[in-house]
Amino acid sequence: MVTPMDTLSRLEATIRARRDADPASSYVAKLTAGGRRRMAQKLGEEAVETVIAATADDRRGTISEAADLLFHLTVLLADMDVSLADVLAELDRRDGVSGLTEKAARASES
Ligand SMILES: N=c1c2ncn([C@@H]3O[C@H](COP(=O)(O)OP(=O)(O)OP(=O)(O)O)[C@@H](O)[C@H]3O)c2ncn1[C@@H]1O[C@H](COP(=O)(O)O)[C@@H](O)[C@H]1O
Repeated sequence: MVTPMDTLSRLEATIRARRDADPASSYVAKLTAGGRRRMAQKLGEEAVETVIAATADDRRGTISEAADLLFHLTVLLADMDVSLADVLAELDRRDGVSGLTEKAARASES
């Protein structure tokens, strides 16, 4: 059975391998050549497109835009040499801590 993490790990490896390819034949290489600001801009665009699809209750569109969003996030993370494992470790660290509890702790610190 293919798990979501298998898919993301394979995508991460593909993206890292394609960064130095010819921008004429690789979209990842084209994004990389465009620089981090361009990558971040694309990520923002895909986030907005995901929001638009979700608020229109467009399930098929939301799946498609969320796939673009995850792809562009993985491209940006690779550029920063941040691995998916780094992000997952942060999520594991938060496991079991309610967002409301964490927010209340931040408020009492300030
Ligand atoms: N998963 C993806 C993937 N998802 C989305 N996209 C591209 O992301 C872009 C989405 O942005 P837009 O909708 O704004 O499209 P656009 O107008 O063409 O984009 P821009 O010209 O503005 O950059 C499209 O060009 C999609 O084709 C992807 N491009 C590549 N991959 C993966 O990356 C691998 C390597 O790709 P190459 O580097 O092209 O070989 C592929 O085998 C796939 O596994």
